Amino acid sequence: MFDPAASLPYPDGLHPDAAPAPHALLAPVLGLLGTWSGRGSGEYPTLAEDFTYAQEVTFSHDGRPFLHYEARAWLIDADGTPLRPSARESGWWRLRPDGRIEALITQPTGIAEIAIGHAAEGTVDLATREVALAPTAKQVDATRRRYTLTDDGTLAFVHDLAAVGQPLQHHLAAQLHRRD
Ligand code: HEM
Repeated sequence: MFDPAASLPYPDGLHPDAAPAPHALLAPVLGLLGTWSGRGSGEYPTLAEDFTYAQEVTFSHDGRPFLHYEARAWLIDADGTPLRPSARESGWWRLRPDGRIEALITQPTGIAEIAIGHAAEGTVDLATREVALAPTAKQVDATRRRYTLTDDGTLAFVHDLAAVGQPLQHHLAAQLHRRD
């Protein structure tokens, strides 16, 4: 008898050339598949200090027209020594025809985002359409994210944030490199 707990019949794919075959609608985001890691820096006018962080990001798929997205970050000091865990988030990027994306992203800080955007020519732009907040979450009104794949295999990420009474402005920038 088939025991779903003993064997995973449909493991996620992390590479465009490996099984399962990516759905045709994933074509504009195939370059993102896999695990990325690197460093970034961040700031916000409400924070006393800028910060530096390391991050790991994974995009995978199971043959259907959406990506599973998972990201975790930890603060580091000037030498790269880990200081403490920082932001984590995971979600689903639903690919629609013409490279349109509907992303659902949740964070343990009580924030859930629905972002919409577009993927084309190695760039993904996402902007929040709705933000839902748990009762004790910080006020977040909007985010804007841009992922850019460069020819040398770097994934650049920038993140703007409108939160805690501040207008939309820069919060994060990171450079990630393919790990696998
Ligand atoms: C790599 C990802 C991220 C990192 C490393 C990061 C890092 C930080 C740090 C270090 C702080 C200062 C508070 C603290 O020490 O924890 C902070 C504050 C904050 N971040 Fe981020 N963040 C990330 C992603 C995000 C995202 C995706 C959002 C929202 C969707 C967000 C929203 C906020 C808010 C609302 C604050 C509080 C500002 C305040 O209360 O003054 N962050 N972040």
